[in-house]
Amino acid sequence: MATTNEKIVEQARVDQVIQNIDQQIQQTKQAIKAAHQETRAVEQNYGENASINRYEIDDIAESRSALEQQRQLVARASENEDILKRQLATLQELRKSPYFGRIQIQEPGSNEVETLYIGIASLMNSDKTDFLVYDWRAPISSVYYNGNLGKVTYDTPAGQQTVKLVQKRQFTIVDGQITNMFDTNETVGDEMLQAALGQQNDQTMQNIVATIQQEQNDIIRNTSSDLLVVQGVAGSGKTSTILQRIAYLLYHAKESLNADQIVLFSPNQLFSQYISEVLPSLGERNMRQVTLTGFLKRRFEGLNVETIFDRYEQQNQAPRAGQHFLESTAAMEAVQQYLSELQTGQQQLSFTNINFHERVFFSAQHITDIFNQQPVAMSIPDRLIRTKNILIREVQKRSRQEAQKDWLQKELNQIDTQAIHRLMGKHTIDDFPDEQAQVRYLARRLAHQRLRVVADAVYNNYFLDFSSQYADFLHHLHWPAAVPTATRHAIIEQYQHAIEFHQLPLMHTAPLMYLRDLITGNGQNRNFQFVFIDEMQDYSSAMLIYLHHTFPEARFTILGDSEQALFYPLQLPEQLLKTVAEDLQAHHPKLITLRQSYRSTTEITNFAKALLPDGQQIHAFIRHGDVPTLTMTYNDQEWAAQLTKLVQQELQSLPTVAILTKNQTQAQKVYHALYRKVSTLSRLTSHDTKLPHRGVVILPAYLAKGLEFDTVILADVSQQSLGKQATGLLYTMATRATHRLSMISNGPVSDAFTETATRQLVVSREAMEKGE
Ligand SMILES: Nc1ncnc2c1ncn2[C@@H]1O[C@H](COP(=O)(O)OP(=O)(O)OP(=O)(O)O)[C@@H](O)[C@H]1O
Repeated sequence: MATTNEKIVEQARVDQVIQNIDQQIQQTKQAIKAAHQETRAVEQNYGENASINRYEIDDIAESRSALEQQRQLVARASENEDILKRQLATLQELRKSPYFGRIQIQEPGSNEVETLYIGIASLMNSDKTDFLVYDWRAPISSVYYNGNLGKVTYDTPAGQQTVKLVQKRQFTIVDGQITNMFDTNETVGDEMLQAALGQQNDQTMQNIVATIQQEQNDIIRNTSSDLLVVQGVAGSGKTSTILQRIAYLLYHAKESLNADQIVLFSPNQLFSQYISEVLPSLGERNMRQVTLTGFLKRRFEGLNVETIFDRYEQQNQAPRAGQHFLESTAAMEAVQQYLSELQTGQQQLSFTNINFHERVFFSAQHITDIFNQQPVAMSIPDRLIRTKNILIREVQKRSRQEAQKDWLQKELNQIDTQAIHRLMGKHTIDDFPDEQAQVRYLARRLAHQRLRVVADAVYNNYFLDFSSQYADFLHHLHWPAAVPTATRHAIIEQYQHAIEFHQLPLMHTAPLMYLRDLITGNGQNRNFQFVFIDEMQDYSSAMLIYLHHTFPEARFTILGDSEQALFYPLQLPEQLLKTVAEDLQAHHPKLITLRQSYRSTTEITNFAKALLPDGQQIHAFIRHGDVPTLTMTYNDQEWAAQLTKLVQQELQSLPTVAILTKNQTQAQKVYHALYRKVSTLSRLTSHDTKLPHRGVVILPAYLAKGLEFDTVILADVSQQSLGKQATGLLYTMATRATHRLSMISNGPVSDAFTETATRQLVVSREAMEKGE
C-alpha cells in the first residue's frame, strides 16, 4: 500500500505534469488559430475558382482537375485543423486525469529501475526529451495490463522483449487530484474495477482504458489474426473491448490506417449513439458505423427491405427450413454455381429494355444479341463491359439521329437563352458559317444531353433485370430435401409477389446481392481494412459470406454471445469459429472466449446465468446489490397498477428507468398503462437514434441489445407474453440491468424461468394475496 508521503510525492508530480499540459494547451490553441486562418484562406480561394469555372465544367476536364486539387487543399487544411483540435481535446482530457497507472521496470542485466506513467495519450516534456506519460497503447504499456510482478514479456515491432516488473501502481485522479492510489500485483486491481462498475451511467458508454482486464487486452492487442471471433457472455465487455481495439489499431498503424477504413456493424441506431463518445474520449476519431438495416437499405435503393427488427416483431421461433437454407453457406455456394452456369450459357442473363421518352430505345433482345456476341471465354463482368461500350457508342450515334427528330426541335425552340448559352459552351456565333449550322450544332448538343439518361442507364446496368434473374436462380436451385416442394414454390411466389410491391424479404438479401455483384463485377470495397461485427448472432452465414465478399481486404473481428441468439440455434464456440472461418476463408482465425460478466450486480448475474443450461460457465463479478424481484399479477388491471407502482418507486432513486418488452405491441400496451401516470415517458422505435436523458423509456428487447441501464423493469415475463423458447430473450433482457432488475408476470410465468433461476429472486404474489 502506498504511504501518505508517497501520495504527497505523487501529487506533486501530477501538479507538475498539469503545469506542463497547461503550457501545451496554450501552444495548441495558438496553432489552431493559425490553422483556422489557413483553412479560411484556402476555402476562399476554392470558392472563387469554383465559381469562375461553373459554366464550363461540363466540358473542360482541366478545370475539373484544378478544382479537385483545390478541393484537396481545402480538405488537407481542414484536416490539419481537425488534428490540432483533437490534440487539444486530448490535452484537456489529460489535464483532468493525466494518467492512471505507473510501472517500475528493470531491463535484464541492469540495476536501474525505470518508472513509467501510463495514460490515455502520450505526453512529452517541453524540450521533448522525456515521456511524462506513456500512451496506454505503447508496447511497454502492455506490461501494465498483462503482467504480475516479476519477469514479463511484451511485444514490440522489433520482437518480444523481457523486463522485470518491479512495481505496479494504480491511480484515480479526478480534476487533477489523486483521490485513490494503491500498489497492486493483480492484472488490474479489483478496487478500481469495483469503482468503475459501481458508477451510475446509462447514457453513454465509457472507455475502460484504466481497468482493461488481461483477456480483454489479448483481444485489443491482437494484430496477427485475419479473423478474430470473440464469444463473450452478456456484459463481458465485448463492445468496450472492440472500441479499445479500434483505438489500439489506429495508434499502431498511424501511417497506413485511418478511422474511415474501419467499419462497425452495430445492432441498432441507439447503440451507435450510445458508443459514440468512447473513441473521442481516447483522442481518436470514430470509425464508420452502420446497422445491417442501413447497409441493406443502401444496397437496395427503391426497395423496402425487411429489417431484422421486422423479423423480431413477427417471428417467435427458429427459422423455417426454406429460410434457413437461403441464409446458409450452401445457398451462397449455389449462387457461385449458378454464375458458372451463366458463364457457360447453361443459364441465360435476364436483360430488360432501356426506354427513352416512353419508347423502347434498346430492346432486351438487342442487348442480349450484343452480349452473346462477346467471347464466351471472357468473364461475365468483362462481357458486360464490352456490351456497355457498344451500347454507349450506339447512344452517341443515335443522338445524331435524335437531333433531327421533331421532339428535339420542339424542345430546342422552347429553351431559354441561358440554356442556349450553356449548350454553346466555348463556341460563339462567329464559329458557325450560318444560323442553320448553329442550330444543327445546338440540336446535336441537346440530343446528346437528353440521351445522357440512356447512357446513365447503360452505365448503371439498368438493362439487367436482377429481380427476374434471382427468381430464375431460385427456380434452378437444388433445394435440400428438408425443404418440401410446396415450400419452395411458396418461397418463390412470395418473393415475386413482394418484389411486385417493391418489398424484399430479408432471407433473399445476401444471395441476391451476391448474385448481382458476381454478374456485374461491382459491389466490392477494397478501402476497408477492418470490419467489426457486433451481435454476430443476428447475422446468417450467407450474410457473413457476403460481407467478406464486399470487403475483400478487411480483417474481421466478430463478436457475439450465442446465448443471446433470438433466432439461430446455439452453437458451441469452437464449432462457431470453424464455421465462420470457413465462411470467411480465414487463414489465421482465432477464438477468444470471455466468461467474466462485468455489467450487472452479482445478484442479477446469478439470476441470469441460472436461466441457461450451461450458465455455470459464466462468472459473476462480485459487486453486490438488491436481489431481483418478480411480481405476479393475474389480470390487466392488476398488472397496470403494479407496473405504475414499480415505476414510481424506481424513479424515486434513479433518474431513468428502462422498461423492456418482447415487441412493439407490448411496448404500446405498457405505454398506454403508464401515460397520464408518468410525466416523462418515451417509447422508442427502430428509427430512434437517441436515448432520452430522463424519465421512463420503453423499448423492445431487440433495441436494447448492446445497451445497459441502471434499472430495468421487464414489463411482462408471463408464458403468454414471452411465448415458447424464450430463454435467449429473457437472458438478453435481464442482462441489460447494471444495478436493479424487477420483473412482472401477468399470469403464469414463462417456462424460461428455471427452478434455480427462480430461487435467485424475491417473488411476491400481491394480487393473489389481496384477492384471497
Ligand atoms: N475492464 C473493464 N473495466 C471497466 N468496466 C468494464 C470492463 N469491461 C467491461 N466493463 C463494463 O461492463 C459493461 C458491459 O460491457 P459491454 O457492453 O462492453 O459488454 P458486452 O459483452 O458487449 O455486453 P452485451 O453482449 O451484453 O451487450 C459496460 O458498462 C462496460 O463499461
